[in-house]
Amino acid sequence: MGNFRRVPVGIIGASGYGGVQLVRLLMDHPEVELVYLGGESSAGKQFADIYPFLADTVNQTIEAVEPENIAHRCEVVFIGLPNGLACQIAPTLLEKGCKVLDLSADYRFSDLATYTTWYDTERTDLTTAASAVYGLPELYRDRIAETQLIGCPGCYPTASLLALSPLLKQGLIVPETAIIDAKSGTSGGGRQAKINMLLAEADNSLAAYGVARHRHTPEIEQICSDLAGHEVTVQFTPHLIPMVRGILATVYATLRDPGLVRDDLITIYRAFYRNSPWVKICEPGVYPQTKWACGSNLCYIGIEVDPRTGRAIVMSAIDNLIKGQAGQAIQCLNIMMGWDETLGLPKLGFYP
Ligand SMILES: NC(=O)C1=CN([C@@H]2O[C@H](COP(=O)(O)OP(=O)(O)OC[C@H]3O[C@@H](n4cnc5c(N)ncnc54)[C@H](OP(=O)(O)O)[C@@H]3O)[C@@H](O)[C@H]2O)C=CC1
Ligand SMILES: CC(=O)N[C@@H](CCC(=O)OP(=O)(O)O)C(=O)O
Repeated sequence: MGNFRRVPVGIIGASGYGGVQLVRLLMDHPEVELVYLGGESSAGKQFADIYPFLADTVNQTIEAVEPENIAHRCEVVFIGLPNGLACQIAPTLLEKGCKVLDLSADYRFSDLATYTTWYDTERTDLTTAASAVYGLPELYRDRIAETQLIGCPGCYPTASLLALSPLLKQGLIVPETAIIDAKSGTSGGGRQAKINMLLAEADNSLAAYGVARHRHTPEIEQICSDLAGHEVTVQFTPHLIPMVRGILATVYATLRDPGLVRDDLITIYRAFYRNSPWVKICEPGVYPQTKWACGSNLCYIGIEVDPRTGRAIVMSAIDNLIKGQAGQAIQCLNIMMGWDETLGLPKLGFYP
């Protein structure tokens, strides 16, 4: 027999929604072993005390976050903490040789001034931030394979950018006409108690929030600008919808060539994503539902053209906790390690 050795992996923020998704998925990943689970208020508790349904499979205590100790035990570390904390931990982990995948916004921005403005905070880890790669595999697979540090995309940017990228990359739309209307379930807000996420507040209701100022706007614009080759602004409006999981982003943009029809765009999208196993382009006239993606790492994209207005209308559905967060981070890990991009990731959703 060979010397098969699983890669030791740690998760900081294991008690959170991203953390528990990572635990669930990595438990079944054939190449890794979970050796460290970390947190703050949960430190000292058994993981199974927080998630009793996993008691048979996860027999670990959540530990305090001590970067040197974590680096000593882990080759790969996922960080699933509120914004502004990973940048205090990652530099030590990287210096000690770990690969780091951060789920927060700390390492998503190539221009740190944009981060400090929109997140209203200071940063000192400039060199570390400059080495990070934006973890959207469908666009940056080659760079992900080469890096030690991934800034995993936000959930809304994942859905929005997968819908917009082929149009921008091929110069098919006027970039500034792009409008993103997106809806998210409440798990997008994380596990901490928040009044607007109470069932009594969120149920039977649908409302926009962060209008004209949501912090995912500059993240989306950064990647759109990269694809278009010049500075791009977009209009992004998120909505909270009374369901737990899922994001539907509907993107509208004016086509440069009014002669393009739906089937042309479907052909273009299929070609663009031909090597992307986690993106599915729907058949003509089929529009994606969040339900299809829920529980899987897939992004479903539906495409339409309105000949009256000359706009492309692209709908993108993901599970915010899988393709929008933990699953995408594992997809990046697979690429960083040279493993198959689909390893350990769910292909089918929960429904029906
Ligand atoms: N939810 C989503 O859909 C998405 C979220 N993200 C991002 O991923 C990150 C994690 O999000 P999510 O899983 O929703 O968050 P949660 O609020 O569900 O969990 C946060 C985790 O952080 C831990 N934590 C908080 N403060 C500290 C601290 N000072 N030191 C150590 N641990 C701490 C908590 O641990 P403890 O219980 O021990 O306090 C908890 O495990 C965030 O940056 C979020 O913006 C990205 C994409 C999608
Ligand atoms: C419904 C809901 O509240 N969603 C979150 C998005 C979660 C996320 O992906 O945000 P990060 O950029 O911090 O990772 C929000 O709008 O803040």
